[in-house]
Amino acid sequence: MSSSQPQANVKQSSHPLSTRHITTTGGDFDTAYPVEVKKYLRTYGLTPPAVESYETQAKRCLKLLELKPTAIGKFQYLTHLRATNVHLFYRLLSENIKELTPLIYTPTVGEACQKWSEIYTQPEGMYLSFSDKGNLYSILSNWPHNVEITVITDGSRILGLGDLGINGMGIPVGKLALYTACAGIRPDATLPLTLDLGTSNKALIEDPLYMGSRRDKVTPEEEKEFLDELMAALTERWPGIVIQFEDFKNPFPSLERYKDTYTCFNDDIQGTGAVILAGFIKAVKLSGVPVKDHRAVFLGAGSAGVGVAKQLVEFFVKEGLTEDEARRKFWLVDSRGLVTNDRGDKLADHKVYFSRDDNNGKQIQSLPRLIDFVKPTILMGLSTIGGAFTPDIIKQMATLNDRPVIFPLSNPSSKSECTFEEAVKYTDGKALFASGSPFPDVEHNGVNLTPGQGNNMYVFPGIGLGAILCKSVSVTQEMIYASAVALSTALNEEEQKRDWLYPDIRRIREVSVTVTRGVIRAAQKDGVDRELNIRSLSDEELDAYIRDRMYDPSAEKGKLQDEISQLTQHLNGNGLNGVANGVANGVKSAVAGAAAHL
Ligand SMILES: NC(=O)C1=CN([C@@H]2O[C@H](COP(=O)(O)OP(=O)(O)OC[C@H]3O[C@@H](n4cnc5c(N)ncnc54)[C@H](O)[C@@H]3O)[C@@H](O)[C@H]2O)C=CC1
Ligand SMILES: CC(=O)C(=O)O
Ligand SMILES: [Mg+2]
Repeated sequence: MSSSQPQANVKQSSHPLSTRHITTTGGDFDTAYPVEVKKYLRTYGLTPPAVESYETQAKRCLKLLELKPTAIGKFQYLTHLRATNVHLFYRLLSENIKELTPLIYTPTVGEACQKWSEIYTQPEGMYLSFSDKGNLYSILSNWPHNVEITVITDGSRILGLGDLGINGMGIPVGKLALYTACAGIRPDATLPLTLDLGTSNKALIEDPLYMGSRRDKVTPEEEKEFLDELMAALTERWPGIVIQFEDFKNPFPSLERYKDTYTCFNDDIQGTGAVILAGFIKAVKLSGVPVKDHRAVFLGAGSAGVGVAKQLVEFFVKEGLTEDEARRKFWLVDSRGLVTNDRGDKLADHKVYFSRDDNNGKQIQSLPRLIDFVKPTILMGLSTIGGAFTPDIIKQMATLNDRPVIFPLSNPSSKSECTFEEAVKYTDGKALFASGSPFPDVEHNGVNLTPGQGNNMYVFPGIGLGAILCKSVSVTQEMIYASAVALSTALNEEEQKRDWLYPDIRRIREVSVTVTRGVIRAAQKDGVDRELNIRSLSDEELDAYIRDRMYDPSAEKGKLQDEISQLTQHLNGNGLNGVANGVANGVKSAVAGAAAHL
């Protein structure tokens, strides 16, 4: 975690690319700066004369947002705000997280990725092409900041929208914005990274506006060689960097290959597994069904489906079941039906663990028939098929269970297997519900019901911050599991009273502190931490340590103003004698550095 000082090992002022042009750092023209700051930054006269409060600025921003008639228009406005005033953007986002997250993340980011080639205006991260192989380290050197965390995608499975090639850049940008808003990782310490390794999306290749390589997807072997070079280059360029893999079509091989060697994790497999485990722990309690009697049908057996199921197996085992008993609680369905040993096709490696051998030769393709056969207590959707949980299927779950666990987790909203309204309506308000994308509250029998949002955004910020702060050499399975347990303990009294599965998203910064602490403690237990000074801290002290290191956008301008005031006092004080001159120069360079961060 960086301090608020400019990074020492990156010469920002001499870098040919002005930091102002990178959207993690823009902000010299802030209308909140007092006259002395504007003069110092030489922006005096370039902005309107008023010196505005944050409240006035926020009012204008929210009004401008309201004036944009479409979600994509709002997304574009927020992108512009981040590019031109990064601290204002993050303060606005942090203080309006519930309202603004859907505009910079799911569902709107899905539409933004689909339209990326049309709406592109400025750099927001790095693009590395297959033809850059052999030169990745030197290209990474073009990024002018000291990076602590990167989110990487190759765009090959963006949400439930398929292969969007480099148009997937919206995802690393959006996820990293949440790292900053939810866990206080400094914006300039984040690097959105998109790999241009070709695309299977023919329409994109033919689109004249598409900005990626117009070639077929590279082979898995070529991808492996590219990633080998990239992982080494990233870690050499920024030792200690945390690397998050996101929205790769088949991410299992690279997770297996790099998880013990680099500080990395896969959000779709592991982050999703953790967030769903946290909600599941609560749901199991609320269902009234003993842990050992649960049975789960999963529609979708991809990275997220298998990642979630594996995490839940670990939970069942910790609850006293054998691994085999736990594994047999899962019936996974893919596009060809129930995953079985004798289905006749070659199963992908990641499905084999859950493949059934007790189907007596029957291959079940229809979800209602499988539900009849299994009588599940839990129905999970990670299939990318919007509306797959039909009213009849939801009613079937309600007939089988007093409180059915129904989690339609596919993103964006259009791909959700059902809506909250449908789940409430067809279970008479009894469903224990969480969805990947947000849904509005529903009124049922005079009671206001709030849906849970089972989205990995509840855990990945804390996993990343935890790994950064304890300088973890890898991200262990225990760290992932700990993030889930920590999240499940983070609900306050009111949230528990209302039977919520997840904490109110408006408390996400506080929740992220708890998750971060859990992750650090697990790293310490596993002995993968290198920040030994924090080992002896009590939980309260560790929480305070974490909070202290979280970027607070509302404090940034104050810090700059203080430094400029000090400088002004020195300049206006006793004359520029040798000592004062030296101090002033020191402050001035700090200010110049800080200004470059704005
Ligand atoms: N809520 C959250 O935090 C997260 C949600 N997701 C969402 O989960 C979905 C799946 O993601 P991944 O597993 O990574 O994708 P994937 O492409 O690896 O897996 C999709 C799975 O759905 C199956 N499927 C496709 N059509 C089907 C059909 N008609 N019937 C039954 N199964 C079908 C496929 O065979 C495959 O097993 C996406 O929509 C993604 O946005 C992913 C990660 C996190
Ligand atoms: C939330 C997320 O990571 C996904 O839908 O892929
Ligand atoms: Mg994802």
